[in-house]
Amino acid sequence: MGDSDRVPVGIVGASGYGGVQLVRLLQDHPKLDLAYMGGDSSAGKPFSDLYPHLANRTDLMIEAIDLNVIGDRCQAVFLSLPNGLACDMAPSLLEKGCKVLDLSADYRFSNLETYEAWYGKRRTDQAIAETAVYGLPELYRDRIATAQLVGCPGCHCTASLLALSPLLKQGLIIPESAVIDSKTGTSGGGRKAAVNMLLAEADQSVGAYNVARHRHTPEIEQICSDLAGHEVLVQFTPHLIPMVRGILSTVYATLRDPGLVRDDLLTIYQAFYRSSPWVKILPSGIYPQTKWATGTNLCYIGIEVDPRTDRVIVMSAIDNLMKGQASQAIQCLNIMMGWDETLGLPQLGFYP
Ligand SMILES: NC(=O)C1=CN([C@@H]2O[C@H](COP(=O)(O)OP(=O)(O)OC[C@H]3O[C@@H](n4cnc5c(N)ncnc54)[C@H](OP(=O)(O)O)[C@@H]3O)[C@@H](O)[C@H]2O)C=CC1
Ligand SMILES: CC(=O)N[C@@H](CCC(=O)OP(=O)(O)O)C(=O)O
Repeated sequence: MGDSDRVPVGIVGASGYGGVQLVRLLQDHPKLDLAYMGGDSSAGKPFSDLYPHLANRTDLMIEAIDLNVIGDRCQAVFLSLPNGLACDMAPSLLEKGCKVLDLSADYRFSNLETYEAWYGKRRTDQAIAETAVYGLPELYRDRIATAQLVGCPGCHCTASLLALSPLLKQGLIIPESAVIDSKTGTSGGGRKAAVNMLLAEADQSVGAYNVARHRHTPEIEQICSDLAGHEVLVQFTPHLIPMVRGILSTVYATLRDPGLVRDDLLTIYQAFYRSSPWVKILPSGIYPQTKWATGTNLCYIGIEVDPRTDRVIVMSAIDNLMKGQASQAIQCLNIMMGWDETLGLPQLGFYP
């Protein structure tokens, strides 16, 4: 395929951590062409000033955000911005015929009252928001295929939901018993300066944050409720750990049938994800590590049952910037374009 046959795409928020993943991934994608980069404080700078290691692959400038320019130049656009900005841009971009993939929380909620309550921004785009599809391909592949607007999931949500989904969908657990303990690296906080992300603060230390009030809780609950067929509340506690990339979500839940053993669940998970090339169910007794997923779009899942407590324990590892953010967005765009969902995405990480 020649360059002119490639689909031109844009990134708004190219200077951030999500943006730089997208730039790298697009260099290796056989059918997508990076045609526009937009930003705020970075506008007017060459991208290579911010990321000199990519100077040999792109000489594009970051431009001031102009929705008309994006509409003229791009067939699809990734919005990789802080929460509350995409909802002011997406309606115009959709009107101009762009496919929109939002990496923030703006289009993840089917009920905007939930969004307003947790994100504190009044929304006036209910009709547009209703057309958005939640960008977790393993659950909503068919709907993503026909979507114009995709609300890509948060990183903790991706790892947690991939761990929980088979249990809820098959009615194997008491839904309200689900407890999610999730650990993230510091890149989850983005490239902006923040005291708690300083090496001196985050290194050699582990702590929970936003306990009982993290905004990923209602997002996880929305999808769990959809899977269970009734309203479900979960307990979600994130922890910041001293590493750069990665999420490990450990999910605990009470089994409805205490007779189920680990191998039964492994069979159920393998069947559930048999058409999902990015989810790898690990063999009996093997538990995932974040390093295995680093730099890839993969999610590794390990499963255990504790017959003493009748609980199942599911461990799910992803790269927060990849399956948790940028590469998952490209996986969604592949599906929206009718291409193989693995197209152009890295399957092998660096190890160690
Ligand atoms: N980091 C992660 O692990 C994950 C993040 N997300 C979500 O993805 C989105 C992007 O995150 P991330 O890449 O980490 O964030 P960063 O903080 O690294 O980057 C934010 C980007 O937004 C731009 N920006 C900031 N303010 C404005 C503004 N007022 N107008 C226009 N552009 C603005 C910045 O541009 P400039 O530099 O030009 O000012 C920058 O490019 C967020 O919504 C985040 O919650 C989702 C999943 C995982
Ligand atoms: C370390 C850290 O702060 N991580 C972020 C995760 C960011 C993320 O997944 O994305 P969204 O903000 O788009 O939901 C957090 O817990 O809020």
